[in-house]
Amino acid sequence: MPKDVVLGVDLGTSAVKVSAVDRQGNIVAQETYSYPLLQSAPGYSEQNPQEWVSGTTVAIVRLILNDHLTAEQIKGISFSGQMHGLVTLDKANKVIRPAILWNDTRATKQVQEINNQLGDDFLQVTRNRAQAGFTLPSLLWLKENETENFAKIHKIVTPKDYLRYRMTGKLQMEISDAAGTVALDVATGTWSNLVQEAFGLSATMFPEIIQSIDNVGPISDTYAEFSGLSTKTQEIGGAADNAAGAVGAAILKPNMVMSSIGTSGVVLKYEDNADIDYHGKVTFFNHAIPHKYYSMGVTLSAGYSLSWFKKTFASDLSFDEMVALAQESTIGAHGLIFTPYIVGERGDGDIRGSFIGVDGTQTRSDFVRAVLEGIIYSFKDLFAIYENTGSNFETVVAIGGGAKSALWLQIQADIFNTRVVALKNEQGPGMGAAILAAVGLGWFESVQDAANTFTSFDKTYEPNPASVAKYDEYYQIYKRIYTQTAALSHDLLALRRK
Ligand SMILES: Nc1ncnc2c1ncn2[C@@H]1O[C@H](COP(=O)(O)OP(=O)(O)O)[C@@H](O)[C@H]1O
Ligand SMILES: O=C(CO)[C@@H](O)[C@H](O)COP(=O)(O)O
Repeated sequence: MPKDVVLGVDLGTSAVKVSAVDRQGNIVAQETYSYPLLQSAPGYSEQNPQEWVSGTTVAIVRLILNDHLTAEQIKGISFSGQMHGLVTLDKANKVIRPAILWNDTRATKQVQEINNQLGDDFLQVTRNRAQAGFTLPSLLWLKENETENFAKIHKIVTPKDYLRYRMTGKLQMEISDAAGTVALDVATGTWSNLVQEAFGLSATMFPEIIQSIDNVGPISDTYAEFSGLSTKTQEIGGAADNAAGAVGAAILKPNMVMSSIGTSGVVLKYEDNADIDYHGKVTFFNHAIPHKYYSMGVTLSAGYSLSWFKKTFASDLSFDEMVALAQESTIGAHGLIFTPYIVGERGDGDIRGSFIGVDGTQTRSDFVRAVLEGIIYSFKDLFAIYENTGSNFETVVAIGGGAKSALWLQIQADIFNTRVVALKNEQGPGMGAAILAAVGLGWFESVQDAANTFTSFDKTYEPNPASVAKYDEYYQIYKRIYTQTAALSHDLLALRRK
């Protein structure tokens, strides 16, 4: 008899990846489907929600037809979703316009308006500062700029919650994604009256909130017929991709921290309760574990900086070959420092990256090394925020494409001056989604139990004291670059925009 599996659906920005995972946490099959970004104007980033539904369905159909899973063996499905996307639905729950995504920066004026109108009250309730790309500012942009579309809105929902709605017919918003709208009272886990009243938003616009491990029931007859799945397959809430990534990396204790090098970079800390106040310096959201939280800082271009460098200056090499070049250089890249602000940062959309200390004796190896080091210095800035609030980390769990390189893992250990571990069989947030499905089905008592079975750690990288001291000297210089280059970056961008 075929073994039971759950499906972890990782609904990303460039693709959906669906992993079938058995009760022991083994991945038995995996399918992906890519879809485009719609970028009709500078700063705009949209997607058609139907693409998410079609792409996920194609991946599921492939699991059944190509990988020979039977519909009956798929016991449950859960989700990890790209965060913050605004999906607008009319009275018939039909999509009104393309979704405005997390990396869309059009709503800077609305961010300012939120700050002016609610100031610190907003921070106290939502536990975050508004940023362009978060759901609420995008919604307010729509209110101001597309009044007809705004008038049609009956409900709003985030990307993976829309996908789950299409599979079940039940419209709900799961709590870790609800927090990413910045319209939630994070400590109480309820929609914020303050936000609704301040911006004239009807309370009915905001769907019922569910927990990540809630079993919301079976898929609908219509979706079963359409996809070939069984109507017995249960759907479980799921989580925002960073919360799901943290679950998949077993970040379940306060002294553990996750460093993720994907397209963007994330430093994420588990929080036992909502007491701590970072004054908006890092984001603070509800976790996938009921009544727990996580905080995180984001570098917008982490892995993207390395892939940009590869595409521009080393397209003849594979990632492995290019990263191996960095070994020919040394700590500090012979006096070269890179800052990875190549698409701006959330705190300053117009800051840009730089290479400081370019010297005629340097080689391509030094440039690769500088890029690897600069990205981790930007993470060190995020660690510093935590250290300043008294956090002390025993272990950093490294995930994402960047964790494939042993050299880069050692650079992390030396720059953070903390032990770094990678995961065996790293699958990113999709494994977190599978864990949530397994818990929602009752295969495990808790997220912690499931994570202990599904996740195992690989090699450990210990900091080398001599390297730690050298890196610290370079980091002291790195820290000064942001402020000293900000005005130059702004003036250069202004020239480009002329
Ligand atoms: N062999 C490698 N060594 C080091 N870094 C790598 C390697 N392969 C890919 N990467 C980095 O990983 C990034 C992609 O990571 P991934 O977690 O797949 O991102 P995403 O899920 O955002 O697409 C790339 O941008 C690149 O910088
Ligand atoms: O906006 C955030 C976090 O605040 C991003 O982490 C997105 O959630 C990333 O989505 P993918 O790059 O994983 O598609």
